[in-house]
Amino acid sequence: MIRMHSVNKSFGRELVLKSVSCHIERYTPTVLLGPSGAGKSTLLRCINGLVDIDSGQIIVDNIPLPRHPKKLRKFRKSIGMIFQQFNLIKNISVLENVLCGRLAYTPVLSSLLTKFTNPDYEIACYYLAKVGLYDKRYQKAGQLSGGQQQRIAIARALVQQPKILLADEPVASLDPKTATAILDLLTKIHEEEKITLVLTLHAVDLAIKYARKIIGINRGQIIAQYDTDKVNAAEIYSVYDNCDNSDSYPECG
Ligand SMILES: Nc1ncnc2c1ncn2[C@@H]1O[C@H](COP(=O)(O)OP(=O)(O)OP(=O)(O)O)[C@@H](O)[C@H]1O
Repeated sequence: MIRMHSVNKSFGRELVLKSVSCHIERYTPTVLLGPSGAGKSTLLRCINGLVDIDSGQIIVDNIPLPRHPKKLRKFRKSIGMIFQQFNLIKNISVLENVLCGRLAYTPVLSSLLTKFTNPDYEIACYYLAKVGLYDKRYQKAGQLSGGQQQRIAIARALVQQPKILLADEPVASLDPKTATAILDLLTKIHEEEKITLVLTLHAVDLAIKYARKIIGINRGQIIAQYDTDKVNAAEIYSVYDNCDNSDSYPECG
């Protein structure tokens, strides 16, 4: 479980997250939804320490997010992350890209020399099969389609064997059919591997279909939280209203 208590984050003078408090349950796929610039990506990046918070607390499975770089590196092993633009190295093979996810487990010297063990290769091949790309493992990543590249990125996150998977707009650059296939895959992985799944999405219909909980964010504040089985799209669109404070939203957290 991820717990955030009164988290504040600013970039320069801009307060991007304002006293954010929420709980994200392990078996409840959760989508962060809100207008552009609301602070969704920043919130996601705070969870794995990619962005350092100014104040407040983030607790993952009862362990406060460490600040010390060495402890943070160890902690990050348990959190995989995927991005809209996949963040692959295009001119190396699919398999090598996936193996990069094992660097968290590789001693610093080996990781500098990029030496992977046989178990590293076995795990990488296992997850490549899981995302349907085993046959393409020796192809250059840049030669694959957008949907396939996102599958590589998912496999790269999975070889970390994370407890939590954070996905920042994982389908924003994909066509609707491919987007659905990727979200189906993430849901399957969440169920089979018992990985906590937290996504940012822009499409309300996809959020309702794939999440069990939606956290609405506007101007750096959580303004509503919905169980997707008890809400309709019209209600959720209120997340996109201009909202300066949480007073008008009884569900505000
Ligand atoms: N590294 C950074 N340095 C300075 N400002 C930043 C940085 N990252 C984010 N911001 C600012 O923080 C605010 C929130 O950005 P963020 O990317 O979290 O929003 P978002 O809700 O994910 O938006 P989108 O849906 O467009 O991706 C924006 O005003 C953005 O410019």
